Amino acid sequence: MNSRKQALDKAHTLIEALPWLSRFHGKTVVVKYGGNAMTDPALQERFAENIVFLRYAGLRPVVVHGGGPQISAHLDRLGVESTFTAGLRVTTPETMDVVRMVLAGQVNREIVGLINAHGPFAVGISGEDAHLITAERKPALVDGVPVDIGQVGEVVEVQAGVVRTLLDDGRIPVISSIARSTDGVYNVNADTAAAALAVGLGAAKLMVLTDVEGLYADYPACEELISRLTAGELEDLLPTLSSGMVPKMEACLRAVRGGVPQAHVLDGRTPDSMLLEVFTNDGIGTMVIGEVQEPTEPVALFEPEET
Ligand SMILES: Nc1ncnc2c1ncn2[C@@H]1O[C@H](COP(=O)(O)OP(=O)(O)O)[C@@H](O)[C@H]1O
Ligand SMILES: CC(=O)N[C@@H](CCC(=O)OP(=O)(O)O)C(=O)O
Repeated sequence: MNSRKQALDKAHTLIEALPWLSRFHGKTVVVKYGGNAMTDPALQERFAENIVFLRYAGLRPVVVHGGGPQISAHLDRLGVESTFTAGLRVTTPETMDVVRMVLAGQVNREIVGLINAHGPFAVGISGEDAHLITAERKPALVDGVPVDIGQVGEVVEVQAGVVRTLLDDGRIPVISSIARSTDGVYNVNADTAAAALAVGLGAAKLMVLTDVEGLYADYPACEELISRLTAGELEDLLPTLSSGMVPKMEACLRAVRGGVPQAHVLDGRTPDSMLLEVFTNDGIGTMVIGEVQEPTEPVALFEPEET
């Protein structure tokens, strides 16, 4: 490709972003960054660059992170086996200590450090802080029967004031998926925590990063990606989905039903997947929308003058 054509292509990409910049300027977007999308150091740095780009572009990004593989690796080093029931970690008081230590003490610090390599933006907090996330004990459902899995919580309340204050101050909140309650702390699935925060913040978008392109209609063949579906269609599909995607798609449904206009599952292995989603016309991954369809094209910036 000659250099003039390359330059024109770059300019085209930039100008294509203009209406999207206008649409999302000043809007809060919640990004869930998870364990399996978080393993490659080069991609981690790129993730941080994308988040900082969103911030400089005038959006208000909020990062909610998990770290399931990192928790399991630490438990393994301690000689403790990880057990999951219906996709949720069985969390004894000893396991809870490790969850808290790894999420708030290790993973949160790493993400904050990567973002802050670009400026004084990221502030790490835990869902326990300032009553941000309150949870209630949640048994897992196995064939419809509730099974106790310890200190695992379902989010029942979000007090987003502390996050709003940080955003108003130009910061990028980075939040660990841990919740408080009157009777202790709870381990909350990070997809669920991100959805609850997106609703609590009145976010314009939830983006859930994972290690696949999005939701496949034909999993495990993975040839048919669903690029767009409504909350109603997703509700019908949910009982047929296999684990892994279930908490992610439940989170998207919860967000959209709670008033977030768009929820996306994106491939965290694709560099710049967030930028491609927010700033290009084609988007990427799987998008869940409410029943009342959002316009797919951005609104015109200026009405053409009448001649
Ligand atoms: N219908 C589906 N479409 C895409 N992935 C699916 C589907 N059903 C199950 N999966 C699995 O879900 C996994 C993502 O879930 P998980 O590993 O828990 O993600 P993360 O660690 O990013 O939170 C994918 O790697 C894939 O193996
Ligand atoms: C209750 C429960 O299962 N909590 C998760 C919290 C971390 C998480 O969700 O991390 P990923 O997003 O990386 O999977 C866990 O302990 O693994």
